[in-house]
Amino acid sequence: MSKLKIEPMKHPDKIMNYWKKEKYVVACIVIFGVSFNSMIILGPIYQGKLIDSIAGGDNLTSVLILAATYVAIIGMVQLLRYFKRFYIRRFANSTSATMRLMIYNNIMNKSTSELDNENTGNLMTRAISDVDLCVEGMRKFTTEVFDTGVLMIAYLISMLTYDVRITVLSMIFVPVAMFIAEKLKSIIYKYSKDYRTKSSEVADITYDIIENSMLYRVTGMEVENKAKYKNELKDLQDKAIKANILENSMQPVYNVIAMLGINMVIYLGGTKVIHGGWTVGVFSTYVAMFTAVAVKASKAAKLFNSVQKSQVSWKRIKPYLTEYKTKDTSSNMNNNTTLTVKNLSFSYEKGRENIIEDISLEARKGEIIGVTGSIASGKSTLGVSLTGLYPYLGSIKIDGKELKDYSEYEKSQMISYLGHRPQLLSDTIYNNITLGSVQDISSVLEEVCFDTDMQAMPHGQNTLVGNSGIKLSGGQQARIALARALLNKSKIIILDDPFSAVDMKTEEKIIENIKNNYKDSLIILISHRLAIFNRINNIILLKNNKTADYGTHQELMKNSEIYATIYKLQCTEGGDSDEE
Ligand SMILES: Nc1ncnc2c1ncn2[C@@H]1O[C@H](COP(=O)(O)OP(=O)(O)OP(=O)(O)O)[C@@H](O)[C@H]1O
Repeated sequence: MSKLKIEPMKHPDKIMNYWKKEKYVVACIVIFGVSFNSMIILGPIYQGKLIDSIAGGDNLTSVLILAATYVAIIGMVQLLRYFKRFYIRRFANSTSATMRLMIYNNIMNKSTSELDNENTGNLMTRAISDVDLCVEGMRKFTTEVFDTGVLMIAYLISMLTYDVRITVLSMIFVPVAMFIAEKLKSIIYKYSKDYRTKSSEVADITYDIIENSMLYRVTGMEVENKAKYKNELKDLQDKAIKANILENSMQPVYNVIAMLGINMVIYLGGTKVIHGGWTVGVFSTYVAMFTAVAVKASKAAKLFNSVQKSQVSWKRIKPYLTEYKTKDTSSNMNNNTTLTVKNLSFSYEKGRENIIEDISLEARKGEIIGVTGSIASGKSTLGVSLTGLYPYLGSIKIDGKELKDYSEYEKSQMISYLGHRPQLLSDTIYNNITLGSVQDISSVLEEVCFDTDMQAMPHGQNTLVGNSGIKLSGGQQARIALARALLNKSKIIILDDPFSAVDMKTEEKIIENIKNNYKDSLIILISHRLAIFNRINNIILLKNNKTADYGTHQELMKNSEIYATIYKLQCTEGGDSDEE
């Protein structure tokens, strides 16, 4: 048996392509679906023959032969059914995996600003439960094309060969059930849509509660939030009931309507038996066939409604089903890192006021450039803009080439970024630093002064850090995140406030280690704390009026009143001056 195909596909936004993609599996479904549903009519036919044979007093051998044929037919039909079901499941599993692959690829290739506007709950609901619902609809549809369509045709043809008049009269109620189902579809569509939207909202609230549970608890907001959450769940429950009630409660109604024709069958068929037109066996065959068709017809009516429901999910996931993108992993980089920033201006959203304006600087490998300034002056924003993840105005050139002209892959290879929140995974220390690559981390752990912490950990690098690093101290979390940013010795390493949770002595040691071991990298160090700024190459001081002072520590001490004041406040007056 070949393995399940999980590979990218062309035009994933066209639903027919999922059947085309699985053409061999679909061919098997057709073969087994048609043969199963054609052979199934032999069951009631042989059942009638058996009744007639017993009632007619045939000899034991003929009865036994008929009985054995009947059992063999039932066995064969079940075997065909098994294969039909197997291939339909296979189609569903493969479709579900392919859709998820395509959605995942779409999300991974979204730009940072697009991702900023996404909402986690909505994304997860679409990528998981909407895919499930949509594939379930496709599976049911594929199944019922055969189990309802082919089977009804096979039965109807047989019934017509028995008696045209009885068949036409008894079947008159079937289209009524179908008509009602058709009329209900727009209501079901609307309720399903409301339910799916609410489901996304509740998923988002759930993420928020999980992520911020501690915060809500310590601020006494837990009870209030619980009550709000309960209301949201109640609303979700109401919408779920509305979305499902019509679809499911209508099934018995469709059943009754479709079965109304049984009266015709009993009356007209019974009369035919009395007048010798039909044997009891034929009558029994006909009743069995009529019942099967009526039940199938009422299920077909329900099927319209569930396909309608899955169309809501299809429409929700369709925008995420875009062509598969592969990252260009070729890169052409040298070792002579230069960074030239000219008149850089930046805002997170197009058309909004710039957060930083007209920044210019030049730096090269082996240098450490400090970025400081007052609260909300744009220090982190400058760090983010240098990653090239967002559009910017002005120019950022690395080795003479504009940053926006590098591929995503090249940017990821050139630039390493540590944001001001450690962002640890619920995994081991090793995996948090390597993020999946296989590398020796002992030297980077020494560089961030984590080797002594490690000695107290019986599981060493395999120590689990807990959810978001909760089992580590703040300073330990900060140094693990710093080790991750340093590990690959990227050309440009941007560190946003890496030492806020680290004591000054450790900070000094780490800076010395970085100076000695990262001579091929250019470090951008964003910090509020200026204690070690006298040991680095150049400094940008961002001011709230969006202007910036730029120069060495000595130059800024001389020319920038604000810098000199902050430095003296933090270092000199605190008696910790070690100015060179
Ligand atoms: N993702 C974002 N989207 C929109 N605006 C943002 C975003 N991040 C920051 N800002 C805005 O940019 C301005 C500068 O913020 P930024 O975090 O760069 O300052 P900062 O100097 O690093 O501040 P702090 O010293 O408090 O860390 C703030 O007014 C903030 O509201």
